[in-house]
Amino acid sequence: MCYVSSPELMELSYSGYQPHTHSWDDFPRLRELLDAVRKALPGSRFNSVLLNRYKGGGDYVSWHADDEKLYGLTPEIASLSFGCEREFLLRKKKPKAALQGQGKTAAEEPLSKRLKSNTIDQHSFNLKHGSLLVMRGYTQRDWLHSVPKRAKATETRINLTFRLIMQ
Ligand SMILES: O=C(O)CCC(=O)C(=O)O
Ligand SMILES: [Fe+2]
Repeated sequence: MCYVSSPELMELSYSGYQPHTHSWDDFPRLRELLDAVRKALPGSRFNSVLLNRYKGGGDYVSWHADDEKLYGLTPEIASLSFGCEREFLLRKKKPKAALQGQGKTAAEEPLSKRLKSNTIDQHSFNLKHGSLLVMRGYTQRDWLHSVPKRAKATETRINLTFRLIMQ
């Protein structure tokens, strides 16, 4: 994992880590990609990129939302993929408030209801070499995403997520 951002953005955190941040000046190719993504998404204001490398099908990212405060309430995240095609899953978060209101945890929900919500509220995307996937609006507040292990994915995949870090 590697983070590139504008020098004034110091207090970065990612899934509980405090990654070392690099300067755009050290990665001209990444800056070119930033420009291309900005052009493709008029109005976007990305100022950082996080790079994830999946060396093979055993490398994965578990269910999470990129909902850290530093990205704001409705973060726009542009995800650019290179190399091995991998599956990207989106799953609706359980409506916590509603469950708590009834004094129930997710595990106590009737199985039929859980199955129903899982089948309806999960989506799968095959992210091919060169694909651009955009998450915006309340995607991080209301949904989780993951890149699961895939035994058949033997080649390396590089994923770049362009993000706006608020100051
Ligand atoms: O590799 C991907 O497609 C997603 C990576 C991701 O979710 C993240 O870096 O937060
Ligand atoms: Fe993510």
